[in-house]
Amino acid sequence: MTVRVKVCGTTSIHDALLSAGAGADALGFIFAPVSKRRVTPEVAREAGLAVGPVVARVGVFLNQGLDEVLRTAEAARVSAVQLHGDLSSLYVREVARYHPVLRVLRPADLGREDVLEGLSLPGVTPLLDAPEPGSGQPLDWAALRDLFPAGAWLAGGLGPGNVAEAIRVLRPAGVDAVSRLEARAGVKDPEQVRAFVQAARRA
Ligand SMILES: O=C(O)c1ccccc1N[C@@H]1O[C@H](COP(=O)(O)O)[C@@H](O)[C@H]1O
Repeated sequence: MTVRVKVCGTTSIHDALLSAGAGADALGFIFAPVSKRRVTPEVAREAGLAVGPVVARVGVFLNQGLDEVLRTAEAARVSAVQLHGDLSSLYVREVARYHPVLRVLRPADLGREDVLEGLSLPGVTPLLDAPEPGSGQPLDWAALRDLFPAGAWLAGGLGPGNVAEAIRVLRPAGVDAVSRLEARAGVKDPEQVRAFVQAARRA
């Protein structure tokens, strides 16, 4: 199966074109106020238009109100929404009525039946990430092998040097990264972005 590649933390049209040109399947736009990679819905919308019809655009949110998520996703014209934080299944279900959802799990969530049941909704895909999103901390893939949900995506400290090994161990449907692809917070390093996409494609 082809692994989908998402390059997150896009803050400019320039970097959107860079990631799309490198072959990324999806670009992430972070709307969480706490993020040093926060982008406005207007810039995200323009960047999404610039990359054309094929590349997915994912709006990333952390513990934000439902109205804010739906309004921002609409204003930015994203094609999917990524939800981090302590959120009820009712909340996730409501967002999934309007947008495909990447629902972020932490390693501690993986053994929990209640959490996993809340994910079995049409249009909701699990994404396993480190406890602190955007921190560049890789997970212990070998320890998670038996718990990793089929069809889930993987994030957490991925970069050109380790993404092939992560794919080999967990066989995720998609991989997602930000910290290790940057020259500085919110600005992509072109070489790292190209090397990340290539390494994931070759894995
Ligand atoms: O990166 C951030 O600032 C951020 C803030 C709030 C929610 C999510 C955030 N980033 C997400 O973190 C993962 C992976 O990050 P990293 O590669 O380990 O640095 C990715 O899903 C981003 O969307």
